[in-house]
Amino acid sequence: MNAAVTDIRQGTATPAPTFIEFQDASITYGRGARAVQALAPTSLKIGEGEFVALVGPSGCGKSTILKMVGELLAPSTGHVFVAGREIGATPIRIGMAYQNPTLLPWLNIRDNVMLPLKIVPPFRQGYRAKRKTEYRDRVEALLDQVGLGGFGDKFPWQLSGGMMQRANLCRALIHDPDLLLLDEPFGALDQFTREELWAIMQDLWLSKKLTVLLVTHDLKEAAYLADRICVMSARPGRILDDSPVAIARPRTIDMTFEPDFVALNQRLRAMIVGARGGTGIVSHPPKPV
Ligand SMILES: Nc1ncnc2c1ncn2[C@@H]1O[C@H](COP(=O)(O)OP(=O)(O)OP(=O)(O)O)[C@@H](O)[C@H]1O
Repeated sequence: MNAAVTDIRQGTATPAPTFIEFQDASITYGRGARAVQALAPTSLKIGEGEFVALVGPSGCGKSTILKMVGELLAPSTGHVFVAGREIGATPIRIGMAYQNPTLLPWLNIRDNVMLPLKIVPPFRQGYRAKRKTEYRDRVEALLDQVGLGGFGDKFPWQLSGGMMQRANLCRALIHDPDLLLLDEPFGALDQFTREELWAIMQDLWLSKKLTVLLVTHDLKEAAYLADRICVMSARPGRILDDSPVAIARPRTIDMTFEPDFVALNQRLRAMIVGARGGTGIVSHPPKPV
């Protein structure tokens, strides 16, 4: 199971071993007359340490793919392998972050971020002994890395939306997951905060080199963050296009205004407009006089 994945962080062409593989995997929700095929048989390989974005029309099955990789859903047909094992076998460590940060309101930020260390093996075995020393230092270091140093004692309601989402990313990463699943994690933030979070996310990924699967509607976000972008068709979702993002890292907001980046966005947009069956032209009703 070796994918020829180019590591563009170093500008080298090192083949990365396959980390996620879909072999004709499909999902049908419900049964009989109520059956809905959400995902057509889909094959996809993602290399270890790659950052891949999934984009496509609403309802095409992007979140469904994340749920399959996260072992929340088994394929109706076909197979899904993560870290060389068919899902359902020995679990790997997974971090997840969704649009809603879901921080627990009665815990401060430090304890929210520490939560996976209390739950996930092997960390949970040492939790009582290490929570005030090693684990606390670990949380503080990660909070520092995302610009939340000194905020560990605050409660979620004392933080802005962008700060909560930073804390949410820390919680998703504190247990050194092998895989990070992101479902529109920055979707609810204003444009400027979102752009700050892209830079933080990129730094985290460059320092940790973990495999990331990102679902997003924001094509600029996909192109800023990902090594590869998979464009999906309308339901039942299929992968229409799977292309590398040949833009050097670290990426910056200024780079998003350069011709290569703009051309990539236009190409993705045209594909998604086509996948939705539209022309992309929005006709506005006349303004009332
Ligand atoms: N539990 C379920 N039961 C029945 N149908 C479902 C279920 N979950 C999702 N679906 C349907 O499967 C399709 C794919 O859903 P999914 O959430 O994966 O799409 P998506 O691409 O992530 O959508 P969006 O971009 O709007 O978040 C949709 O038509 C959805 O209504």
